[in-house]
Amino acid sequence: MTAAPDVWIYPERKDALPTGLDAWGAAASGIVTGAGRRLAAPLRDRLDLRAVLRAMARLEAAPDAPVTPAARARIRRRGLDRSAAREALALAADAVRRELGFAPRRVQLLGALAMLRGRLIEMDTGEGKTVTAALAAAAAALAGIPVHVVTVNDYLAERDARTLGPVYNRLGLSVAAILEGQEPATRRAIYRSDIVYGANNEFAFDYLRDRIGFGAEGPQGLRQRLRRVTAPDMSETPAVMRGLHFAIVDEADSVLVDEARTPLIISRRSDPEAEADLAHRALAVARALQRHRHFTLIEDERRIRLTSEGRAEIGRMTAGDAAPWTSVIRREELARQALTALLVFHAGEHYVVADGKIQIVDEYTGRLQPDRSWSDGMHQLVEAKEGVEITGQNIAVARMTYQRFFRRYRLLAGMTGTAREVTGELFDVYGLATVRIRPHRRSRLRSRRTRYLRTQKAKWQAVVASAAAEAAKGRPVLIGTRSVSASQTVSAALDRAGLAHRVLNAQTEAESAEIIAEAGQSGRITVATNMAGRGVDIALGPGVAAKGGLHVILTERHDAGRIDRQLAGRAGRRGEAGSHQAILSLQDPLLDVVAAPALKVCARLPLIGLAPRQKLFRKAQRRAERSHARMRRDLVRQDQRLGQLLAFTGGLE
Ligand SMILES: Nc1ncnc2c1ncn2[C@@H]1O[C@H](COP(=O)(O)OP(=O)(O)OP(=O)(O)O)[C@@H](O)[C@H]1O
Repeated sequence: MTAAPDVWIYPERKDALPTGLDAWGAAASGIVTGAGRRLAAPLRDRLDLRAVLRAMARLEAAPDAPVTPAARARIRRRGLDRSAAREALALAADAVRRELGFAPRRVQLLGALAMLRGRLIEMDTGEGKTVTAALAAAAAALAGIPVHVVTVNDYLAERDARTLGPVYNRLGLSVAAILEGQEPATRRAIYRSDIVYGANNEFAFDYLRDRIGFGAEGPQGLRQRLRRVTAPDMSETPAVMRGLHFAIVDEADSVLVDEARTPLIISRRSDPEAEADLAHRALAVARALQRHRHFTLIEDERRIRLTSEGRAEIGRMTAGDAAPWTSVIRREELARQALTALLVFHAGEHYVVADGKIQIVDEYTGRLQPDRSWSDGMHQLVEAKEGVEITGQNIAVARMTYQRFFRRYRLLAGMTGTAREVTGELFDVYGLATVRIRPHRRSRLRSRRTRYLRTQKAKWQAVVASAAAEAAKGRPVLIGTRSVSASQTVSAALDRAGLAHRVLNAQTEAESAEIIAEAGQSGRITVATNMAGRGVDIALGPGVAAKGGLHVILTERHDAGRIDRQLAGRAGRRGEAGSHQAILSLQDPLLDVVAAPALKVCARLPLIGLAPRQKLFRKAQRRAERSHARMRRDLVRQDQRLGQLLAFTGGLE
């Protein structure tokens, strides 16, 4: 167990840092050279690599080299200074060799060295990133730094923690996975492990919930400090985590870029009874006010302005009321809102009353929007005005972006097979420089020419025919789809053709481990949504490699080309044989984002060449990517503004 973790809770001052991180934090800032520039493994890493290989050879010569307490104490004392890091990495590599039966490759050691310096490594799919992460995690944990290995889903977190458990245990390190549905007490125990695997949202939401638990005074407030003295075992603290120290983010482009488009929000449902009381009272106050004397209505701006006489009248009417009426700002706002509900929102125009509910009418399309509601209590006021049942409202209790969350780690590192397009953004937003690690062997993954069909129907037929042909050769086939409904369409088409297959989508998630374990068998057809994308390692059955390995069929292009490459990368792993092909149609939804006329021209010309079609898809992807990047930039900006606005309240740091 790590020493004195209690003083590390959300360290906000430098002196609360473990020494290892200090040393490496400084080293990390030294290597950042420019936005989006990729670095080759620097000389320093290569020198370190040689030293690690020498140390590994020495350890290998010993028949059973246990990690001596003296070695552990030495590394721990020195943190991760250069020589301690080499020693720790050699010990980790030796444990991998002894427990998993293969020695880590040079490229994996180089990757681990780069990550210990806080960089993002780009390593091709199937090159063995899971082990690379484990090497870096073990080395840091040996130095006493708590490590979070961030994955994209629970399946991968659980799988990696389990397969690497023996390696960590050999080094005297504890490991556990944080999974959806675990109770706070279990979570707190898990976070005390030296290395914790978990999906990005689990870490981020635990952090957010912890912050709510700390209250307005924050983790460094007097009460929290006293707690740490009186209850050093942390069982009394509201926090389940013990700080954000070192994060290794697997599939970093997905976690740090794609998922970072939506903010994390914890909300609670307000009490409908209290809402009803407030709304009725506000309407009563509003109804007692006289137009022109107490307020005016600015018609074209759809806004109410209170006169000074009106303000005084509201104060007089609510003199005996409890909060929120005691606050001048709140009571005048409530009166203004109630007047707006009465005079500006009209039934049949802005909303209709149907099934005992208020349903908003979309201003632009005129369609009913049954799932939407107005915010800030306005919906409840209209409900009270129409005399229908008053609902509670969703109130955001805490909000944060992934960008803000991951920047809080003292040291951040990442890995992915597909960083090319987003290196600039990763550097600008997270300060992560990308290092490209070359594959250890030339890839034998073959890419077949993309097929473009005119209709969706023709596409599904072609997909089924292609899958049948490959499966007949004894090769396993993976058919990737973008949505659950598309996976069902393919499944139905395969059924009609009499082809046995398995489907992996959100509905069959529970069986994912079993489906993936069988997906590499000869002649097996598996239809999968993105769940069989990133990180999933399909092991080939006996004799399959000789028949050409796994064949992947992509049935639609994703918004980002990176995601397509991830799916294709399920084949040809570890230098094995494999192939992939995209079979697309000119009716694919992605093309909706490009100019319709160009599309129509293409659709009308059956003999049009390949190039324009390729261009069309590429253009659509670029547009989608640009729009997503814009959304992320806006989110960061908004978050920064909110942060500045609330800085003085201590509500956000
Ligand atoms: N040094 C090694 N020697 C032999 N096999 C290895 C080595 N390192 C990893 N492997 C094996 O290679 C396979 C692929 O590894 P892994 O799933 O980590 O790839 P990956 O790089 O994470 O791929 P992806 O980008 O798709 O997530 C695994 O079966 C793993 O056991």
